[in-house]
Amino acid sequence: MTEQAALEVKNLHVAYGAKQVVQDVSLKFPARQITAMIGASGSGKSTVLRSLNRMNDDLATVTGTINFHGLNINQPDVNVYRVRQRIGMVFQQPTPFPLSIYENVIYGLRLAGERDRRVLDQRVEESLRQAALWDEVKDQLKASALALSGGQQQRLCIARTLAVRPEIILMDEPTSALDPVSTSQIEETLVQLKEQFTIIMVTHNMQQASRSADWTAFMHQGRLVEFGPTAQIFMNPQEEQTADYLSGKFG
Ligand SMILES: Nc1ncnc2c1ncn2[C@@H]1O[C@H](COP(=O)(O)OP(=O)(O)OP(=O)(O)O)[C@@H](O)[C@H]1O
Repeated sequence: MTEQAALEVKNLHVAYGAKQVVQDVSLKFPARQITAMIGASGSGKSTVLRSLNRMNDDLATVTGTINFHGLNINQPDVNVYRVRQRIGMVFQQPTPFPLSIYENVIYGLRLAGERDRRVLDQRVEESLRQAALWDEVKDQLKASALALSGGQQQRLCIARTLAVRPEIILMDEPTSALDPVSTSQIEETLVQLKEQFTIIMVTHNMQQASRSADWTAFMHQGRLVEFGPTAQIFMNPQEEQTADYLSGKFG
């Protein structure tokens, strides 16, 4: 692969207690591209995803290297807070805080100590525009985020993640709780976002992977079976397990 990697995972193993659930995964995630992680339920996709910004620290034993700008971020002395600023996460269920739309967007900036109102205002507009929500909410920034629809709440959560200017955005089934219209709005947003950000997304939705992702990784029983350009994985998989999964033989 000639693409520049935003993140490189080498020999990743993850265990919950004695239960080994991810085995020897090595993978380079191309920069400013969308990579989809697909595979049957329980194959370890979310576990890999959460390991990438150290979200598994308190739950699991994660070994192997995760190289980000030449630094192995899977080491105890690495500042996890900084890692999560650079590698943000959007979850399956929209998780707005019970605050105004404005305060939701700048939540991370406030935590980081930013107080300059002009900076905050500017970042709110920029992030909401990037998340394709600005036009819908610009006149109600002080209203509660909880009054938004599910799809709007998820785009707000994307804006909140973008506001701290990460490089990589991890998404764990970001549209599975949403209706088809909201889903296609988010997919369109993702395509815009990849001009500036690297996106790594777990999805059960094969159409979503084939529509949105440049690259696809197929996992099975804790192992990475195949990784390649999405069109190749879907049209001409090299591994029998990938072909079986895509043709609905299991999963
Ligand atoms: N916190 C946890 N404690 C113990 N086991 C866990 C935990 N989280 C996940 N597992 C187990 O690890 C394995 C992989 O789960 P994971 O959620 O990573 O798979 P997945 O491919 O993302 O599945 P799904 O598509 O259903 O979300 C499963 O056997 C699951 O039961």
